[in-house]
Amino acid sequence: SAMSKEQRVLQYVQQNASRGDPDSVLAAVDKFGWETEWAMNLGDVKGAILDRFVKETAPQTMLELGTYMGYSAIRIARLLPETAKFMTVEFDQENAAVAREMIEFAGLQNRIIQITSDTADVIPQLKTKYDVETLDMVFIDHWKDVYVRDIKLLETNKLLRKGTVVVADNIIKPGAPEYAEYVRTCGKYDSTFHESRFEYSNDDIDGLEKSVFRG
Ligand SMILES: O=c1[nH]cnc2c(O)cc(-c3ccc(F)cc3)c(Cl)c12
Ligand SMILES: [Mg+2]
Repeated sequence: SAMSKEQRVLQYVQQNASRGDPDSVLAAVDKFGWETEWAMNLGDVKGAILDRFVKETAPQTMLELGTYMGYSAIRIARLLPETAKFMTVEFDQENAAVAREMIEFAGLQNRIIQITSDTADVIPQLKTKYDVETLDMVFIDHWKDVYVRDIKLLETNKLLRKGTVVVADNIIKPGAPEYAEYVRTCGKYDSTFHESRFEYSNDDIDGLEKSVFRG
């Protein structure tokens, strides 16, 4: 059967990037996104902002909600030490399969724990099944309608500590208004909005919300 868009991106990466070179993988995905087919990767513009947050935070324990094709997982993992524990969760089996191959091509499979499941099932298991005490950093980029459900799950499962940095994509497009309202007004976070551009777009606005748990 014909290839999916995600498989076409993976093929382009395999034919145009260098195996074991994460930056060349990111560059290939972004070139494809700008020049050939739009896809909902974090992208180069918002990606540079996330890079800065990851470098500033230097997390030893990191969780991503929403792997998609693995672009932001590669983006994050390339900045982490070998000793870091980084888990990424994807619900869609086909996307998870593409991500696994993309991450392997980038040579980062030893630095990323890929979980194919519903985040609502995984979050309550992180302490027991994945040996997590608390998270230093979280990147939320799965589905806007479950952002609030999942950050509340992180709270009730005692996975956040004073200073945990929670970053969320798509605050403007498609928009996560309930999430923005929650983190900015619940009193548990110091939250800042970082305006940027929607992925592979010169015109559309989007941005990342960075919320530091007060503990
Ligand atoms: O579902 C998403 N998960 C994680 N990131 C996403 C993203 O970065 C963008 C979009 C999106 C927005 C507007 C549009 F017209 C088409 C797609 C989605 Cl829908 C997601
Ligand atoms: Mg996104």
